Amino acid sequence: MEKAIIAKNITKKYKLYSNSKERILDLIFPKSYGEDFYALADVNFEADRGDSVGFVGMNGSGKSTLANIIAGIVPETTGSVEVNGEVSLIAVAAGLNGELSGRDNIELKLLMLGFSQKEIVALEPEIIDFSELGKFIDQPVKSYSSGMRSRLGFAISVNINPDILIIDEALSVGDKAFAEKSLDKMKEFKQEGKTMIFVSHSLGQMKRFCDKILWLEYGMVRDYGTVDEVLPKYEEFLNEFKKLSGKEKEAYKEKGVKRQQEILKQEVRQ
Ligand SMILES: Nc1ncnc2c1ncn2[C@@H]1O[C@H](COP(=O)(O)OP(=O)(O)OP(=O)(O)O)[C@@H](O)[C@H]1O
Repeated sequence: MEKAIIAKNITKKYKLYSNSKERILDLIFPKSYGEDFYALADVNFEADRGDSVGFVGMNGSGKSTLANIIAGIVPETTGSVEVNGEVSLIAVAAGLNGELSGRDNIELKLLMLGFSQKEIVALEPEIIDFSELGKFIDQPVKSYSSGMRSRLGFAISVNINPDILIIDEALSVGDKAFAEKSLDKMKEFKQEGKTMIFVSHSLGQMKRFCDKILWLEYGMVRDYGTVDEVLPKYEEFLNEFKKLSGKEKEAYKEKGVKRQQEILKQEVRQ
């Protein structure tokens, strides 16, 4: 089976600064200022061409970070990502310029992707039609609601016909009718054998749409397998986690962070 995505030993480190002075000192001096924070620790992930993979995990587990690294929007700190094909990421906040109108955003995005003027003229009405933005298409994007932004992002991304489509929570904002239309479009993509990654807290949508699930926890892979294997385990975990007291939740997190540090130490040793 041809691989669409091969992510090897991905680690993403962020620096957390307690104030802006620390941030500046860290830029100027060789000594390190601020606290290291690992959003991802030694993540390995592969998707075959035609897979629909759902990323699940609690808030802050690293789903969007991994999605952004695969899309080439955020650089990994260490590790490597190989992507075979054109990737398009749809996220509520991704890639739109708030000062420009919806129409200008469409044109800019298409130009950046290397479409010719002729292709742009042909594609633009389809994108505008799909977005259902009507006359708002000529208003600046900064005046749009998050649902409207998501609709524009979705309309552009699905109509440029990418090989790999990454959808990060973009269907959780906005109305149900648009989400249904978008899910239908994604099904078409799936039938065409395209690869898709779907980041969502909606397990219902995951069940309907994905074949595989990657479960992230504290920036590490907790499980990866078919929907039938992994989703019930994740649902059970969520139910059990909800029942924990605040203290127990804290202790669970501490254990997770400790495990993460051990993994990172091993990675350094190798
Ligand atoms: N630019 C950044 N600087 C510092 N920390 C960041 C940055 N971006 C993300 N993080 C941190 O990395 C961790 C992983 O974030 P990410 O958005 O990938 O999680 P997520 O699983 O998508 O969460 P959610 O379900 O809440 O959207 C979080 O703790 C987040 O605060």
